[in-house]
Amino acid sequence: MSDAQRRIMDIEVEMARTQKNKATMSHLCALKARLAALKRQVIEQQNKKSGGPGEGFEVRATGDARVGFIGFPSVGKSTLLTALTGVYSEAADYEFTTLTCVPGVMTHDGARIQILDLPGIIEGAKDGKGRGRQVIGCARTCDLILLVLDATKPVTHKILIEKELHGFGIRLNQKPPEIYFKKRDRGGLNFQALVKQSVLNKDLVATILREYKITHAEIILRQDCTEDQLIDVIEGNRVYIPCLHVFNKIDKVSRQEMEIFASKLPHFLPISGALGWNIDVLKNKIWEYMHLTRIYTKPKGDMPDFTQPVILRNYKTSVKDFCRRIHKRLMDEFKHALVWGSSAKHFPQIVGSGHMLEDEDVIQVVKRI
Ligand SMILES: Nc1nc2c(ncn2[C@@H]2O[C@H](COP(=O)(O)OP(=O)(O)OP(=O)(O)O)[C@@H](O)[C@H]2O)c(=O)[nH]1
Ligand SMILES: [K+]
Ligand SMILES: [Mg+2]
Repeated sequence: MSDAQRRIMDIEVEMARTQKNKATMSHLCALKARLAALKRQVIEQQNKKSGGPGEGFEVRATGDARVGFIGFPSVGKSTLLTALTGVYSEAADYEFTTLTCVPGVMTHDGARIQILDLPGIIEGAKDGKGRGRQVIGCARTCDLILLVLDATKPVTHKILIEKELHGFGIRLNQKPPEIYFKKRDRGGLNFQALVKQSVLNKDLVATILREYKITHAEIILRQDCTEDQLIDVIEGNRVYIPCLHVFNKIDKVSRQEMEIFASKLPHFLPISGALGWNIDVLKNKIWEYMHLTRIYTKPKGDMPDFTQPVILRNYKTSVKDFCRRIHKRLMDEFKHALVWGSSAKHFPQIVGSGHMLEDEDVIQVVKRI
C-alpha cells in the first residue's frame, strides 16, 4: 500500500467518525478536498506504472451514440448484447467469459446506437484489479451506461459498482454543476452565490480552495451546490453520464421481490436477457435516457428527408452543432437557416447559428454565395 493510499484510509476513518453539523462542516470540507486530491494522486501514480491512463479498448466509435455495459462477471451482459443487437458475444456460466470489448449496433427511431459488451469488473477495479481500469476507461466514453445487475444477487452490488465508477470520475445521472470557477493570479477570492445556498458559503469555499493552495480565484455558484460538486469542478476531469440500472435474470426471482426493488430504486428496469423479457421496453428506455435529438434535413425546393435524421447528443442542439455534424466547414459558408418544428415560432422561422433545435425539427441551411 502506498503512502497516499494509507492517508486515504486515515481520512476515510476520520470522516466516518466526524458527525456532520455546522460546527464540523469546515473540517469535513477540508477532509473531502484532501481526499479527492489524494485519490487523483493514486490514479496518476497507477497510470505512470501501467504506462498510461485506463484508455479503454480499441473500438472505433460508429453510429450516433454509444452505450456501455458495466457489471460484475456473469450477470448476463453478453447474453443481453445478443438480445439487443443480434451480435454474438460468447456467454457461459463461468466468470470472465468476455475478455475484451465486443461492439454491436442497435437501430432505433432512425438512430444507430453502438452497444458495447465489456468484461465484468470486480470490487477494486478502479485500483487496477483485473481489466477494471480499461473497462471503466471505456465507460467514460459512453453516452449512456447500463449498469447490469443480477436480480438473484444482493442489491449491494449496485452500490459497489457505483463506487468504482465514482472513484474514476464518472458521475451517474447527475448534471454538471452550474459553477463557474477560474483561477487567477491575484485579487484574492471573488465569491458570488446567485442562488441561496444550503451548504456552501465564502468561508467554506475558501477552506476547500486552501487545500488546493488556491488563494486567488473567481467562483460563481449558479445553483444550490454541495461541497462535493464544488470539489468535482475544481478537480475537473469528471464526466456526467446518464445510467440505467438493468436487473437481469428476473425469470429467477419472485414477483414480490421484483416489486420491492421497483418501489425503492429509480432508473430501474427488470429484464431477462436470456428469455427476451422487456427487451423492447429496454430499447425505448435506452433511447429516452440518451436524450438524442433527431433533426431532419430539407433540401431547397424538396421534401424533408424523414428516413435519415441527423442525431445530436448531450443537449448540444444549436444550429451550429448541427452544421458541425454535417461538415467541418459548413459553418464557414453559413448565412442562416430555415426551421420548421417545435423550436420554431412560425413556419419556417429564419434563425442564426445560436438557435436551439428540438427533437424532430426540420432544417434547411442557407449558405452565403
Ligand atoms: N436465468 C437466466 N440466466 C441468464 C440470463 N441472462 C444470462 N444468463 C446466464 O448467465 C450466465 C452468464 O451470462 P453471460 O452473458 O456470459 O454473462 P456476462 O455478464 O457476459 O459474463 P462475463 O463476460 O463473464 O462477465 C450464462 O450461463 C447465461 O446463460 C437471464 O436472463 N436469465
Ligand atoms: K459469464
Ligand atoms: Mg460477457
